[in-house]
Amino acid sequence: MTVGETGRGLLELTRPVNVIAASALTFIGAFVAGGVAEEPLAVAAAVAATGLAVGAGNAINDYFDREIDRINQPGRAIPRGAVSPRGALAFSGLLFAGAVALAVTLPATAIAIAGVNLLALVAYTEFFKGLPGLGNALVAYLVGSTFLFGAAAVGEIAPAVVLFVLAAIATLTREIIKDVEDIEGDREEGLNTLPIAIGERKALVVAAVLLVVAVVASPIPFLRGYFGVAYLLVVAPADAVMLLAAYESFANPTTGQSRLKYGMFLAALAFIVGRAALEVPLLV
Ligand SMILES: CC(C)=CCC/C(C)=C/CC/C(C)=C/CC/C(C)=C/COC[C@H](O)COP(=O)(O)O
Ligand SMILES: CC(C)=CCC/C(C)=C/CC/C(C)=C/CC/C(C)=C/COP(=O)(O)OP(=O)(O)O
Ligand SMILES: [Mg+2]
Repeated sequence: MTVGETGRGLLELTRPVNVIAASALTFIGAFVAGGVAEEPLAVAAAVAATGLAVGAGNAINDYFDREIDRINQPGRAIPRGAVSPRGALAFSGLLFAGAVALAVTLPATAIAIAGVNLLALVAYTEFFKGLPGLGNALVAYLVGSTFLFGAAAVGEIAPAVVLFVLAAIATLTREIIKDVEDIEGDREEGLNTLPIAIGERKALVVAAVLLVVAVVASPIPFLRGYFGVAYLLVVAPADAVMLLAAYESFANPTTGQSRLKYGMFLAALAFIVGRAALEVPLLV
């Protein structure tokens, strides 16, 4: 392996798109809490800590999953030999250390969220992933908690709670669909994921019902006065994309989970637009 191939492998381990997305969610949490202008340094520390934690969490997941990924994801950095398992573990440790160093500069509630999340990221693959629904719920909590973390970094956490719930439910739906996608390798590894425990179709029905609940609940931030009307204009197409994706996953879970992620990105954009609309009423 050349240095370039190893460097590319290390970057891949972090899942850069998810790093950027989760950091953006933390920023949105701070923005919705109204603290970006008042506390720019705390916001920057929380955003960077999230990026490092997600990179570390993904890298340690690929380390623990190195055998299973020979079946499920043979092109990933460890199975294809670009990064050694020990290298991935050390890299993850370095990123975790960076996340901790930044998180300890924040208020106590944010430190508590970071502490729980860092433990959850380390424990996920070995202790939760193989338990039906529980591993999915843990990842759902982690993704939703980015909004709470961003808000806690600047003080007021209440407006972020409903965003936490919506993002967690949408993520739970997607994680269940991803388990349907991965059923072959997971079975060989002896995991007991939700589709293995109750069957693929039933798992997809559970995923779809959960998403419908989140979509029905999606106007709540507007109804509670956290967002302006512009939120509804952006969240409506996001809801439509997500519902269509859940439907598609019955025919093709890979397409379904990937489209669901685009719908979730659009919903996250709706949160920004919705809050900005409160500050600039001309935006609707
Ligand atoms: C109904 C409604 C309005 C829902 C809100 C949905 C929302 C705003 C969700 C936010 C979630 C989001 C945009 C997450 C993006 C990326 C992220 C951190 C994903 C976590 O991924 C874990 C996963 O297991 C890794 O999989 P993959 O993406 O396939 O690499
Ligand atoms: C705010 C702070 C401090 C942390 C945020 C932590 C967040 C948002 C984590 C997001 C979820 C995440 C990246 C979890 C890491 C582990 C994981 C589920 C990786 C997914 O790897 P795959 O190999 O695609 O899927 P499975 O291993 O679950 O099959
Ligand atoms: Mg994995």
